Amino acid sequence: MKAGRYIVIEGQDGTGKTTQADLLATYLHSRGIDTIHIKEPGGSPVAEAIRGVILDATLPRTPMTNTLLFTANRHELWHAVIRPALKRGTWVICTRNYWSTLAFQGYGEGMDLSIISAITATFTDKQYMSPDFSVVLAFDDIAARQKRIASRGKLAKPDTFESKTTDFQTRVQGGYRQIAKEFEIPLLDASRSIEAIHSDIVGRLEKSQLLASS
Ligand SMILES: Nc1ncnc2c1ncn2[C@@H]1O[C@H](COP(=O)(O)OP(=O)(O)O)[C@@H](O)[C@H]1O
Ligand SMILES: Cc1cn([C@H]2C[C@H](O)[C@@H](COP(=O)(O)OP(=O)(O)O)O2)c(=O)[nH]c1=O
Repeated sequence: MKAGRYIVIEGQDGTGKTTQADLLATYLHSRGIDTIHIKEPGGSPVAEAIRGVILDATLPRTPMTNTLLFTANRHELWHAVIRPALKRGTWVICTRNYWSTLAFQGYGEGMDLSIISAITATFTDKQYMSPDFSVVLAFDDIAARQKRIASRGKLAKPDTFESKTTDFQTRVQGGYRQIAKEFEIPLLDASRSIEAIHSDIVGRLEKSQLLASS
């Protein structure tokens, strides 16, 4: 049995990650590939419970606590859900990876990037840290992202990260650009139509030869 492939779609809130992951899952299904779509943070009962704590902006905490909560979530998700799926031949599309912690807790909240990488390496593994295929979705300007978020409607509760200042969002946005460069992840323009971005992702996936070897 051939192992599944681990695909990551990254980017700030509202860049269209969920939309693209769903479309890509449908595309892979149409090619006869068993695929699941998972969201970080979340994806298992305990990971969903941790997600509830993380997103509750009424609970103040340090950037290190955030890093540890995301890492606990990730450890659980990787060992209990993603790795077993890959082993049984299922492809996994995950919206977010530890690059989100580098962007939000590192560039956004000021945590040391090397500490984030070291903690992640300890509680996941090399395969988690280097997905088979990944893209970062990004807007050129912060206002475009805010408009997209507003189009989703009001959140029931203030969200820890979405409700942060424009300065914070600008740092995270710059962080994603740095991360894309450093890890050689394609940076895709999120302001295009849903269909254009989907075709771009499928085109890159086809070029990567992952589909040919499936
Ligand atoms: N390329 C696009 N153009 C216009 N609207 C989009 C596009 N991609 C997603 N949307 C819409 O923007 C909102 C946020 O998209 P979503 O996929 O949930 O983003 P994310 O998962 O990155 O937070 C949703 O209402 C979605 O329908
Ligand atoms: C995975 C991860 C997410 N986050 C943030 C990004 C989001 O604002 C929030 C996750 O919320 P969620 O609603 O799941 O994200 P999205 O809006 O992309 O659907 O947590 C971090 O700060 N660090 C991390 O490591």
